[in-house]
Amino acid sequence: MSFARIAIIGLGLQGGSIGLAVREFLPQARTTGYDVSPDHRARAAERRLVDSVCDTAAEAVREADLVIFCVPPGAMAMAAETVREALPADALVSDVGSSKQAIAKALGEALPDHVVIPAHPVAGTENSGPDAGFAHLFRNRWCIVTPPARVDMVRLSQLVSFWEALGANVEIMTAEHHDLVLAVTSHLPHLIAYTIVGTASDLEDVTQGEVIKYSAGGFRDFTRIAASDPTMWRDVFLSNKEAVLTMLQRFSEDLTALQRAIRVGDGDTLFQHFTRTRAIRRSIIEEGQDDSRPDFGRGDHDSAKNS
Ligand SMILES: NC(=O)C1=CN([C@@H]2O[C@H](COP(=O)(O)OP(=O)(O)OC[C@H]3O[C@@H](n4cnc5c(N)ncnc54)[C@H](O)[C@@H]3O)[C@@H](O)[C@H]2O)C=CC1
Ligand SMILES: O=C(O)C(=O)Cc1ccc(O)cc1
Repeated sequence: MSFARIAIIGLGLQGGSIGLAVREFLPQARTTGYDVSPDHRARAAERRLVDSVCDTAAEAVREADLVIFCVPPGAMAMAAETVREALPADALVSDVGSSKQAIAKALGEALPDHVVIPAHPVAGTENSGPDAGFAHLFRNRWCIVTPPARVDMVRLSQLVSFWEALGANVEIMTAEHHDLVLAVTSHLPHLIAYTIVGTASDLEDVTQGEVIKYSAGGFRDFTRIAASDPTMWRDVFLSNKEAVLTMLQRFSEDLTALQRAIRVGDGDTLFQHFTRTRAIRRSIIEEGQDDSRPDFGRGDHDSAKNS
């Protein structure tokens, strides 16, 4: 049985995209939404991100059978507490946070009497706020669902069907495994982008503006990632601290090995490394996961702007 009344808490990129996607792909479901920012609530109403934008979180969840928290990782606990009294006992609780163990704990503690099944759509852009959302964000993207050990299988399959209806390919894993994998595939790349753009900017004195002027190709891609929301990414690193530090340690060892190869003129090591990484890129494209393909979400909407 699919969800009939879906409450979305946080009407930014993720919450807005879910609202628009539900209207397009699950038209029989009714959506309510709430955002702590009055400006975001007003804009969400103008864009009709959900059927009804409510003045309080409690009002938004009062009749919900699914509530999805779409707020920054560090705001999950507080957002969940604001709905505790009003949330129907049989409503399923989920979220879209980029880290999973800390958020699962926060939601479980705030809503101890509810079934909580966390999820993470691995789909996004550098944009945020109520203008950033679009209905096709999740199309052909992964959504990782991280159920607790003893999960109600009916509830789990309901949530899986929900994400599949929005166009996502669903994968199920533990929250612990999710956090390790995403630390290296998403969190570390963002940290590297934030670092290199900062370093290049600090070097502007030396290069007299040339870093920005000649920022073609690779560096431009880093600036896109480094434009991602500061609040969200601060929270991601703080909420997935252990896994990120583990992966960062490994990354610096590998970086040091390449640094040494350059210093000693070990061309074979460099060549072998670059050959291996080129093969990885090519296998991703063969599997159809290339973001530059024409049907990738970023290219087929007209309203992704920063808030
Ligand atoms: N940006 C991305 O590409 C992706 C983000 N995520 C996750 O999705 C979640 C939301 O991220 P975005 O939608 O990108 O952020 P966003 O900044 O676009 O939207 C978050 C919204 O939550 C609101 N908010 C903050 N605290 C609140 C509270 N206590 N109650 C109600 N509303 C509150 C903000 O006013 C804002 O409108 C985060 O946990 C993030 O880790 C997951 C996948 C991709
Ligand atoms: O914009 C990009 O390249 C992203 O990587 C988007 C993104 C950001 C955070 C996530 O948890 C998942 C996806």
